[in-house]
Amino acid sequence: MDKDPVLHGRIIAAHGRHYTAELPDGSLRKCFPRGKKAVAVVGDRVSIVPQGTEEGAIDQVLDRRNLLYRSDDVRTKQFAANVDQLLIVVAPEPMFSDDLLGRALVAAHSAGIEPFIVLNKIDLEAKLPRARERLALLSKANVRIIEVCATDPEQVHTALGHLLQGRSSLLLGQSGMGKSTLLNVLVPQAQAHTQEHSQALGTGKHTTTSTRLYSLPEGGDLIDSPGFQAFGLYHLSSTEIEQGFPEFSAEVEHCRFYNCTHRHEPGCGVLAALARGDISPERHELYKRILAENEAQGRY
Ligand SMILES: Nc1nc2c(ncn2[C@@H]2O[C@H](COP(=O)(O)OP(=O)(O)OP(=O)(O)O)[C@@H](O)[C@H]2O)c(=O)[nH]1
Ligand SMILES: [Zn+2]
Repeated sequence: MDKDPVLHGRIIAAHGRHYTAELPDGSLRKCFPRGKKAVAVVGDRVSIVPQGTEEGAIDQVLDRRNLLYRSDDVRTKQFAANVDQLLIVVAPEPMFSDDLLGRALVAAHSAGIEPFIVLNKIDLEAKLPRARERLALLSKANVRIIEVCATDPEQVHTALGHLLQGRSSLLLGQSGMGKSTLLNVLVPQAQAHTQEHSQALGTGKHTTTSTRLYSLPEGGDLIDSPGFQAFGLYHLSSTEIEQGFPEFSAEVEHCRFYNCTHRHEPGCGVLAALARGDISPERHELYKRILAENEAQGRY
């Protein structure tokens, strides 16, 4: 008997123990990992050994261009692979966390993925100036900030359409920032999907619980992921943490010691920039916090 040919596909949803893969003809297949090496994430290209007409075993995860994840002391959470850019959604109400935003930026920089900040709910005029002020601290980190109002679809398309077209973008955000509202504007079929999902869960809520890739009508993909309350970076080395702060890079050149940790060393370029006001104290504090967490884990 002929062996089934191996299929190639892309993972578009991760459901814990199984995945949904999309094949080149647009058909979907329920897939299971075949051993440890075949553990996939959304955005992965995989080879699949078909099992019947609707299921398959993931035989191999093809080489990834990049992989974005966070981790705490007990586990890692992989967001997605092979993405072109990261869109971090923040809002003035509830006010976003500087700490979580900073960590997401570190994760993006260390994975080699360009981050953008999407400031949503700009119709909340009273709280907007404070949000803008806090984001201004990041201007030296060279992160572009795009302002949107997710409840105004036309504004959203004007502000984001060009950036999203033809690229694979990962949407990330704390709960309540309006990520689902934004997704539903950008991907018409997403609404039906989230409603179906919440009915199945019986929660009546539209909270995103799994990561999923949607094709954009204009070309490109948008990957939605669950909201988060914590963002550990235990997987990063001290060098990678430093690289997560792009505004440090020019200053590091002036450090007297090659292994300077930029916390207390004499002749430190980063501390000098901090004293001059060229690096914000909040950003330097975040850097020290992430480093201290990883040290407490006995990483270095
Ligand atoms: N005023 C205003 N409210 C908005 C805007 N976008 C979203 N909201 C509201 O903010 C609340 C949270 O929006 P969601 O889209 O559910 O937020 P989320 O980030 O997906 O949150 P999780 O599902 O918990 O991850 C809802 O009540 C939305 O109606 C906006 O542009 N302006
Ligand atoms: Zn230094």
